[in-house]
Amino acid sequence: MTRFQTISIIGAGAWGTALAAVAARAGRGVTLYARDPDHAARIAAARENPRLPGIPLADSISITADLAQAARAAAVLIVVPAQHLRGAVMHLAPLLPDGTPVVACAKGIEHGTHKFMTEVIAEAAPHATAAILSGPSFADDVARGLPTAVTLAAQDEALAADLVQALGSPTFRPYHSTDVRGVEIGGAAKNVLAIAAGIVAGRKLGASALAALTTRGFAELVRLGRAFGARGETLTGLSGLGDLILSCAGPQSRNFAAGLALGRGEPLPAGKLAEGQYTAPVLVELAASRGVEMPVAQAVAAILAGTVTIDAAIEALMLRPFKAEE
Ligand SMILES: NC(=O)C1=CN([C@@H]2O[C@H](COP(=O)(O)OP(=O)(O)OC[C@H]3O[C@@H](n4cnc5c(N)ncnc54)[C@H](OP(=O)(O)O)[C@@H]3O)[C@@H](O)[C@H]2O)C=CC1
Ligand SMILES: O=C(CO)COP(=O)(O)O
Repeated sequence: MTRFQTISIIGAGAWGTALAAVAARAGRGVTLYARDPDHAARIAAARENPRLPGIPLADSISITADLAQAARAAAVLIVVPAQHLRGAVMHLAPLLPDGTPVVACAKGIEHGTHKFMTEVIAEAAPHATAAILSGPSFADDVARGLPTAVTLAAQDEALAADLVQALGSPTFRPYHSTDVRGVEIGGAAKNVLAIAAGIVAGRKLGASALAALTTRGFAELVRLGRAFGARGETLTGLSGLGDLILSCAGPQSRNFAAGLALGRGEPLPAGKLAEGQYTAPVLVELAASRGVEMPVAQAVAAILAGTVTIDAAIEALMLRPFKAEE
């Protein structure tokens, strides 16, 4: 039994649609909010979202373009891209009853402010209770009911545990945590590192290079996490190492696919959200502000900015001063 019998999802994209399926499978009453009424009408008519084709929507999922209706749910999953989060929460805030859990499901860091997702929620809706959901979870896999595990973190452990009860099912296994920052750092950093992995694959540098890149990228993720007080079990857990393994493994990750195109000298895949492109410069600034070295993330940011070629970046990484492994 859960105290969150109704769940709304703000953001009818690929991940929002997948999480609507998750909540429906868990037995919840589900409202999926699309900001564009035409988009909402198309989904309602077809009982399928073109953003996640081939996934029929469960009957228990109602589609709406009425934000007030979505705001009445017992808990809200906000599933918009990281750089859109503040705007989305600002629209939601006046409609939201005090104390409503608002679970950020985006992976990123806000440009300009360097704020993490739950910080953005806390600023845009101070009367809400912020939480974060993150982990190795491709929307298509999750929506198809393939076994998936993620981490759901909130400062209040009982809240995190109750939200896990509300969403868990035989195919979706959330673990609860109170390490909010650690979960947020894993999700944000893995997207940038996945671009690097894609570049290595696009340059056909081989499986050994990909393993080295993923491992040294994980070392950077850990350094940054520790600088923000993240717990070891979080960084080596689903939202850290787990999501890094998934996103550095192949082009089902849009961030990996972006890196693959970069490595091949091709245009970036059109219409595909690669959060790492937006996170890279912010991650580098954030790391620098804490005196944390993230050479792989720096290389990705420089390549994306066009200030260094891929070959020069790879050589520079290989010829950094030799040091003890950490
Ligand atoms: N796709 C995946 O496999 C996974 C994605 N994620 C994360 O989830 C987040 C979203 O990704 P994803 O769903 O794939 O992206 P999509 O581009 O598929 O969907 C984003 C959705 O957000 C909506 N949106 C944007 N701004 C607002 C707003 N202000 N109010 C309401 N809705 C808004 C868009 O609406 P519109 O259509 O009108 O533009 C769109 O439907 C990202 O941070 C991603 O890292 C996490 C795990 C898995
Ligand atoms: O976050 C995700 C998997 O956990 C989705 O990865 P991409 O955003 O790289 O597609």
